[in-house]
Amino acid sequence: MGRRRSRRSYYSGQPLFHHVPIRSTGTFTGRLRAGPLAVLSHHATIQGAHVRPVGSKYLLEEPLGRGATGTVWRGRQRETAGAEAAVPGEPGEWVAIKVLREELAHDPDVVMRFLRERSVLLRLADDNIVRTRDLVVEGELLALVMDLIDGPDLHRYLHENGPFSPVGAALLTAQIADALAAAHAKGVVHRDLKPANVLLAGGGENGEPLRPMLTDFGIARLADSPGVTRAHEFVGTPSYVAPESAEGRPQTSAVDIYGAGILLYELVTGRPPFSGGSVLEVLQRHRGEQPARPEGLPDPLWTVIDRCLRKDPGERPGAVSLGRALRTVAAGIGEHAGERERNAALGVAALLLPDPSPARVPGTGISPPGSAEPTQALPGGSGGPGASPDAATSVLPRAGGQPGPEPTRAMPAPGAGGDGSHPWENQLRAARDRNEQTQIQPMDPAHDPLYRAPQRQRRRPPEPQQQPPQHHQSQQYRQQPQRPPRRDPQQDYYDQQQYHRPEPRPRRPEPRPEPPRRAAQRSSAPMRIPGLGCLKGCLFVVLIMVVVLVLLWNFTPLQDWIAEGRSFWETVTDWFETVREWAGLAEDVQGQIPSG
Ligand SMILES: Nc1ncnc2c1ncn2[C@@H]1O[C@H](COP(=O)(O)OP(=O)(O)OP(=O)(O)O)[C@@H](O)[C@H]1O
Repeated sequence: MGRRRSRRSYYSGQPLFHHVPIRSTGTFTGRLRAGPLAVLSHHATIQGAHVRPVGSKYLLEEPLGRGATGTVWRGRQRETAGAEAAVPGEPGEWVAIKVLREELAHDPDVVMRFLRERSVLLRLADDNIVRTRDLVVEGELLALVMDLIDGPDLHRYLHENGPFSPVGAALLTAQIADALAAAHAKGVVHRDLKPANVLLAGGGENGEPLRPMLTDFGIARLADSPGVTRAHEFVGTPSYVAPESAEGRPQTSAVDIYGAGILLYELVTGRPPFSGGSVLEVLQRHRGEQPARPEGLPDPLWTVIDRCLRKDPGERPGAVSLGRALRTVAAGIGEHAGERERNAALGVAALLLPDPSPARVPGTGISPPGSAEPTQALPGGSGGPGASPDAATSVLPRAGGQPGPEPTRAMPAPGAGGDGSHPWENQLRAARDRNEQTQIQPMDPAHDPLYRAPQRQRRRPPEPQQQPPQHHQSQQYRQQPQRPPRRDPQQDYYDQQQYHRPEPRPRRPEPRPEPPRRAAQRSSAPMRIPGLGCLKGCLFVVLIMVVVLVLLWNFTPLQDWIAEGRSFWETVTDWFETVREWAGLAEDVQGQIPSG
């Protein structure tokens, strides 16, 4: 990772400028310096890259990174969003779009929760929270549209620049505590606080200090669905998991304070207190081991860390008092601190008051406390038994493997549809309908960054093509049999890097020849009778003739003529004579009328 020295960080004394790798699925792969200018110059460079619509309002342009719950893309606003979005946005505006993992998007429980919590997520506003602008449901795709933050995440920053100074760590964590306080006040618990979920804005050439922005709010909760995790599992990142979460005890906002304590510890030491070893060992250490005090750490800062890392959630401070305490510590441990500030910092324990009404995490904590060891670590994203417990969010078993109860499912609220459907199902349908238009114009699969045929599959001998069954129209929109299977976009990136040669674009799949339509079969016994067509015609003519005869017989003097025994010729001659007599009579009458 290249570095450029220009100015020292307010927090750590480390260089402020950093290079951010920009990955492109299209025409550009390179590095740009983070900052607003980088965004502008990148905009110019990627013109012509292939984009994919998300909903009717957004376009995905390139993947920024992939986590356990989904892939984050740099995207653009296509049109101004409607009233359902928190931020309508302007066409062309940059955004970050988190496309949730397929398993999440396919789980009806997650989808319902996604919609149910949209208003909470969209209203979650704070200077230190990445703003969620919109939530998109498009067919089988769920996505969160966020503000695009042009800095790196804290995990990467720490990796590149090393530990923070105690003052810097305290001030940065104080801002994270502010974000937590705002969320907890609205009843939202993050549950997956870690440096990778803290993005750093600011820190550019204009001297603006680094501003930590907490992201991924509500995602852990979404992932914690019975369809995705089993009842005895939970979602989290092992190195940051609070003991009560590891044990399956009830969870409250105090789990985020534990996460903040681990994060603060990592900022000053460069690594979390319980790391290394297997996932299960790490969980065990959270449950029973006291963290070692880092060497040289000022007493007040250690007091704060120690209180945040208490095993008993009730002994941890609330987010509001944590923020206040950390600012007091930062003011009292700096080189230029006065007597008053130093004394205030030394008395910081008195400021660390527990939250009188911690926000609860619904559907958690049913396993008996102190139950036995976790039995098995299940792979979830990156959290398999052999996975590093340090960074990645995992789906992990609860201690003792005790099955918890089914997490609370959305109950039909009064006002549910008269058809018995769940009210959220109606919302879901409406949301899908809103976005259906983008499905009517599916993107060319060869240009679609989300859907690309894996290389290996191209070499396979062609399989006999099966005629897809005829589906209802709405199903056809969702099922796109010609679309190749999805490919990991990050894998694409690494492939491109490895071979350094432009891959030939995947060929546009040949349109399958439409099979000739079969004639509709009306008979259940399709037997062919030779000459049946001609016979039908004859029968029809005979029928017409019978009808004509019946009409002649009933509505003409035919019957009379036959009764009188007169021939057809005599009758016609008679008519002719009668007409002639009438004509002669008329002439006579005209001649007797005097002229003038
Ligand atoms: N709003 C955003 N603006 C800019 N970049 C973002 C934004 N949100 C996420 N990113 C980038 O995308 C990457 C992936 O984000 P994601 O939240 O999926 O990863 P993660 O936190 O490592 O994963 P997980 O929490 O699911 O384990 C992050 O490392 C971050 O750099």
